[in-house]
Amino acid sequence: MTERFGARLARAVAARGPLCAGIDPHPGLLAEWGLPGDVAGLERFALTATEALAGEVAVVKPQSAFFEAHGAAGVAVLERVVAECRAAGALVLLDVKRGDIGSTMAAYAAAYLSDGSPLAADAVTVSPYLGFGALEPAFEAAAASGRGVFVLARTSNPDGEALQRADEGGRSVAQSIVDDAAARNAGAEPQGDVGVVVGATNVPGELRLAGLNGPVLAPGFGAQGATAADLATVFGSVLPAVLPASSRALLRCGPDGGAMRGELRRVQAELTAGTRSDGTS
Ligand SMILES: O=c1ccn([C@@H]2O[C@H](COP(=O)(O)O)[C@@H](O)[C@H]2O)c(=O)[nH]1
Repeated sequence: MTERFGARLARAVAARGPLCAGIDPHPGLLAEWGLPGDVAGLERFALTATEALAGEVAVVKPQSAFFEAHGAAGVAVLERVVAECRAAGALVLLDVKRGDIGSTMAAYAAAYLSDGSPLAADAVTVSPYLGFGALEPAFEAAAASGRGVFVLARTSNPDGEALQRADEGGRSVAQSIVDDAAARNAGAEPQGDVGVVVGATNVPGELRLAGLNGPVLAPGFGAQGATAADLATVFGSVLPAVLPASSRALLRCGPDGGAMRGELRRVQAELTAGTRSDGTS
């Protein structure tokens, strides 16, 4: 029987720590690395970052948009990044933020969450704007194949605030997403397969995450300003379930692989120290 994503993730984090390293081939970063802004530059950038980071972290998060921007050739590079990250022992969380009516969602699930698909990852990000229930095909495909789904709840960007904090029957929209995810994860051991995305830049205590029984992807750590200390403040007792995600802050240390790895190890040590001093693990 296929091992569930929640269990695979817990094991990976226990072995390699919680940091999720992002691979975001921004055109500006390619230029900083002295690379051309074409698909050859994309490939060099993405594979160099993969080689430096994927053997060290539990989770790598390629940002699909930067690959898609190069068309079919860029998507081919993404396929290679996914395969090489997995070969290096990292789980791949593909940041695609898909969301659509259920029948179309089934096609996205076939693309990203089904064995044999060239773009199949260990988990993907999804958007619940068409309704949490519309994501059902993704949840089903993920559960059937040992994969995971991370649902946007309270994003790291200030633009999300008005929508995500809007009232939804006495709780915020973001809280309703967390509660729906928690219902799907109920009873799973050691945790469920449905994670949520909650920015590390957010207000402490805004969301009740204690009953989630699933992972929390926390972008906003690093380049967007949130620190290891902020993670402890924002997430409190839920910190052990949090995957802090950092892309540009690591990638800016390139193109030297040793420098990227050095920064990654520094951040991992900081996260470990923060978790211990908080008394949560
Ligand atoms: O709320 C969200 C959801 C996703 N992201 C993505 O995470 C990375 C952050 O990159 P940094 O360079 O570490 O800022 C990027 O791929 C975003 O699309 C997010 O930032 N916030």
